[in-house]
Amino acid sequence: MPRTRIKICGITREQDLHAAVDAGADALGFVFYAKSPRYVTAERYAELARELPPYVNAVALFVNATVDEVRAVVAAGPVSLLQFHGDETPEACAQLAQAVQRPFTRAFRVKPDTTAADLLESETQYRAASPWFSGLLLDTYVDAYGGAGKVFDWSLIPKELAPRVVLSGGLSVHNVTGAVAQVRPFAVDISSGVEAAKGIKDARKIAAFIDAVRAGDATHLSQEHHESESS
Ligand SMILES: O=C(O)c1ccccc1NCC(=O)[C@H](O)[C@H](O)COP(=O)(O)O
Repeated sequence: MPRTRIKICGITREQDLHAAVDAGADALGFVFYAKSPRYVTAERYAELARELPPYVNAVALFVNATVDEVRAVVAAGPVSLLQFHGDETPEACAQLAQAVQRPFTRAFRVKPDTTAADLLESETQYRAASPWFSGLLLDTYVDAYGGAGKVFDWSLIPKELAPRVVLSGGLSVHNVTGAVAQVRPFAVDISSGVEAAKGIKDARKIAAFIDAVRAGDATHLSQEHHESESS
C-alpha cells in the first residue's frame, strides 16, 4: 500500500510554501482564477516558484481559462500538472493540456444526486479525450467552483476508482484519517482546512493535517498485516 499523496492548495505566500514543503507535502496548488481569494497572477507565481525545491510538484489550477492564460502561467515558472476546476469539457481540457504539453487533473464537483456511475463515466470520457489526462479530483459542488471547505458523501466513490482519485472538499485534521482509511484515495487535497484566513495558511494546521493523513495510512498497513497473518 503506497502512502497517500498530499497536495496543499491555494498557496499565496512564500512562508506558506515553505511550511507545506517542510511538513512533507508532495504537491502545492496555485489558483489562477481571479474571483478566488487565493488568486495569484502569473507574475506573482514567478516569484513564488523561485522558492520551489526539487521533487515538489507545482499544480496550476484554472477555472474556464483561455489557452493564452494557461500559456502565460506555464511560461512564468515550473508547472508539473494542470488542474481544471471549472466547466471545461473533455475537449477543452485536451486542447489546453496539449497547448502547453502538461498533464492535467479534472475536478469532478460532486452534487447530492451524483452517482457512482457518473464518476466512472466522467473518468472514461476524460481519459478517452486526452493522453494528458492524469486523474479525477473529487470535490464538492459549490457555485464558487471550489475551495469552500464542504464535504460530500464519500460512500458514493466506487471501490475500483478510489485508488486513482484525488479526494478533496472539506478535508481537515478532524476527518482526514477516517477519509484515508475509508476511501483509500491515491491522494488528498486541502485548502480551507489548513488556513488561518482565506489565502493565508497556518503552518501548524498543515503539519497536523499531514500527520493525520499518515495515521490513515498506518490503519491500512495494520489491516494488511492482520490479513497476511491470518491467511
Ligand atoms: O481555492 C479556491 O478559491 C478555488 C476557487 C475556484 C476553484 C477551486 C478552488 N480551490 C480548489 C482547491 O483548493 C482544492 O483543489 C480543493 O477543492 C480543496 O478545497 P477545500 O474544500 O477548501 O479544502
